Amino acid sequence: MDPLISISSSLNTINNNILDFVVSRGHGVKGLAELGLKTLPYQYIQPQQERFDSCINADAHHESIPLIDMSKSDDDDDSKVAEAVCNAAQKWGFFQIVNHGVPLHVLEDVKDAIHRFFGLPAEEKVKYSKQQSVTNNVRYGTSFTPAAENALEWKDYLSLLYVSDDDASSFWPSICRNQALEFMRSSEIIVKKLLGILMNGLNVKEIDETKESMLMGSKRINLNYYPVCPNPELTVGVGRHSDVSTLTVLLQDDIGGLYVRDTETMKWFSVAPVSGSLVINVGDALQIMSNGKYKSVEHRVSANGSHNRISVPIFVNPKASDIIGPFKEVLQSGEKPIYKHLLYSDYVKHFFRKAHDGKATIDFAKP
Ligand SMILES: COc1cc(/C=C/C(=O)SCCNC(=O)CCNC(=O)[C@H](O)C(C)(C)COP(=O)(O)OP(=O)(O)OC[C@H]2O[C@@H](n3cnc4c(N)ncnc43)[C@H](O)[C@@H]2OP(=O)(O)O)ccc1O
Ligand SMILES: O=C(O)CCC(=O)C(=O)O
Ligand SMILES: [Fe+2]
Repeated sequence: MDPLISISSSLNTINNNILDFVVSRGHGVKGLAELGLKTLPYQYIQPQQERFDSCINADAHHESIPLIDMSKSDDDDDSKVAEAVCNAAQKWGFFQIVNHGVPLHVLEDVKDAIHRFFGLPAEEKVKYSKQQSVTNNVRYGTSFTPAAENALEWKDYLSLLYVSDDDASSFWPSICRNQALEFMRSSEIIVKKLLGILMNGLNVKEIDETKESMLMGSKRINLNYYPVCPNPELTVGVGRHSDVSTLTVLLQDDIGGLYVRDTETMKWFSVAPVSGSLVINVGDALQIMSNGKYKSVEHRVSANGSHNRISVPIFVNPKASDIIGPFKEVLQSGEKPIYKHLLYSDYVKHFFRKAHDGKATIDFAKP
């Protein structure tokens, strides 16, 4: 058979069995990209209003999120840093930090590790998929929640829930385990510092055991891989969502593609990569605990027509078994609670069982 006819007929077969190819057989969108597709499979075409080519809502001249130098928080400028962090969490829900104390080689090592993991053959990666993984704490997947999505997203991921070092040694893929653990461990000091500052801003003076668990009782690290896409203007890397975490610490590479929504104008603006920095964002759990004072803001990621992109969010969360709700300190002036108390794992399951739908998720926590 003519080789061109053979390629086109195998692409047709794949088009008809896209979920089987990307999800069940574990090729992911990376596998699709490597087939040399010239056009985007229709399953990935997003509705017009979700695409990045509809510039009605984009603002190329928008000021970006604050860049905060954390080294200044050890001297007289301590209160200025605290003010900048609290202001950013209230106004933008996002900021970037430099001089954060996480060694730059740790950031480089984890980026290399992602490329190694996603460079494995599909038969190896699929062993960590929802269908085959021996544990719920390790999950290799693609898009967000393919079974519930009308249009798929152009992203593959490995999601690792940290339970203990022993669990990670037994179950996390050895090709990236130590680098992911090292990134989590070395970000702990800065996470504690930021949460301390943010609690102070809420008049929460003491972080007791219960609060410590609600703020940082569990951690999940995701390794995200966004391969080159044949029609980036028709799809998304990640659709509009806010994180369900307390805080997220995000490492992105130098490609760019992260967009955040201005909560006043509702326009989207990009977060340009700053070498050696980490992006910090407030998640829904902190929005709920602060009774809406700190904002968990909608963000999304574009697909890229010429470069592969990676990112590594560390989601710092309440423990699954924690009941979360507005802190009493925040309500003591007589403020009315805008969120109810609820089991955190119920909230997360609600998030994971539907397609991305922007800020609608948090309605689940309304009375
Ligand atoms: C992937 O693309 C993403 C991800 C994100 C993530 C943003 C975040 O903020 S992640 C932080 C989430 N918080 C935690 O993980 C807290 C601690 N963990 C837990 O509480 C539990 O692990 C659990 C999440 C409640 C799951 O508990 P479990 O008893 O194991 O329940 P399951 O039945 O396994 O899962 C329920 C439901 O969720 C789906 N799911 C589970 N884990 C993931 C995951 N890592 N990624 C995607 N989906 C997941 C699972 O398939 C189940 O759905 P069913 O339909 O099968 O019932 C932001 C943006 C992105 O694009
Ligand atoms: O890739 C990025 O820059 C952000 C990814 C993201 O928002 C997420 O994984 O929750
Ligand atoms: Fe996110």
